[in-house]
Amino acid sequence: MTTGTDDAPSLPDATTHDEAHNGAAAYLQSRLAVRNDITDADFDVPVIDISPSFSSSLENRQAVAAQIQKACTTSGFFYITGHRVPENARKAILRQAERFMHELNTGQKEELHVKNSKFGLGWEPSDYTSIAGDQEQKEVFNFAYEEALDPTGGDGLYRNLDGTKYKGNLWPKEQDLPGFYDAVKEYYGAVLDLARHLFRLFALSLNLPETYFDSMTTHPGGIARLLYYPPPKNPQPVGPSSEEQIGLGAHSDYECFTLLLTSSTPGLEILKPSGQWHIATFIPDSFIVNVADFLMRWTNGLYLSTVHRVVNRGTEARYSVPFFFSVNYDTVIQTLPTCLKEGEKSVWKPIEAGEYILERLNATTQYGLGFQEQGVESSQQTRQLNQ
Ligand SMILES: O=C(O)CCC(=O)C(=O)O
Ligand SMILES: [Fe+2]
Repeated sequence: MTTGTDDAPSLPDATTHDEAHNGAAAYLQSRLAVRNDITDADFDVPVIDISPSFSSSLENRQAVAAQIQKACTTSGFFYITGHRVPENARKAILRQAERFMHELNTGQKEELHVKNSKFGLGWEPSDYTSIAGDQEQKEVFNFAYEEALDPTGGDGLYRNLDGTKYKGNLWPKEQDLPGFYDAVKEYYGAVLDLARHLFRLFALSLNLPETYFDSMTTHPGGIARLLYYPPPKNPQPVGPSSEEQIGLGAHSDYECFTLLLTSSTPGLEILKPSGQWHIATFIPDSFIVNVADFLMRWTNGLYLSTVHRVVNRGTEARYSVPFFFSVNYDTVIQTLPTCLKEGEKSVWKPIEAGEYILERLNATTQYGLGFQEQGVESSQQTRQLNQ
């Protein structure tokens, strides 16, 4: 690693919205600048059976943690099987994603429009956000943590990303989409349990006490998305092409780590050190897990928050449900002392979890204005056009 020297490359501070618009290449550079020792030969997205991690034997849990550590330091991505999230909950949430997109009419979706939320919650039509400036071919429903969804019931301290009092999610009306909320609740509870379990394995993988992160996740951030990527109008060959229809532009995730469930149509592409895209295959009954920015910052770049994107190259629609697991939003993320060798300095400044996520989310809106402000701007434009 080449971190911590005075002549280390000056990295763009990830809290500015400019970074998000710098394009995939510059953005990737800021990720790779701290790990220039990695090549495509090291890049591996392994399948890790985590069932031994539920064992009462510490040795078994450590063996899984060691596999996680290897994946986090070579690609930042891995699949997990043996995760205990019931098949019916996984099938049901993907089915609800499909129902949301196709059974709600435009008026019902408009009532849930993200422009009504300062935090990007609700329904997002395809062109409302863009991560890297592409015209993204996707439609989304975003929702966040709420105590009713947390199997622990939470601790009563959950707040919005900016620390203000939480008003809750924008849910479709029960009569518009019967059973939707119940399916979301069952799935969300199961992945939240799994995320807390995995966080202990991440702690072990960093030679920290297993419960190191527990107190940071008593009212954690956990934004989830139902994503729909329609089949492309034209065939999408692999390889650079100006015709490429980007589903979701190149980006890294912002939080601790992401748990991604997908339908069987592939689409996730992960940037390799050479700058080529690795197409992630669909593995039935697995989740894809990836390191996100907080774990990268805690580990001073040892764990890779790798750039990825989505391109639907198939003939079928793709549905996916990423769950972005964060710590409590008032947690300050700074380099773990155990990740700084003698004489090394932190690459990144300490940041507050909620504030960082909100800045990065706002950067995906037009001119980085933020969700409500963009909404105001759009309606003003509409009014002007109507005059
Ligand atoms: O839809 C996918 O497969 C990935 C989505 C993703 O990377 C994201 O929402 O951050
Ligand atoms: Fe992502």
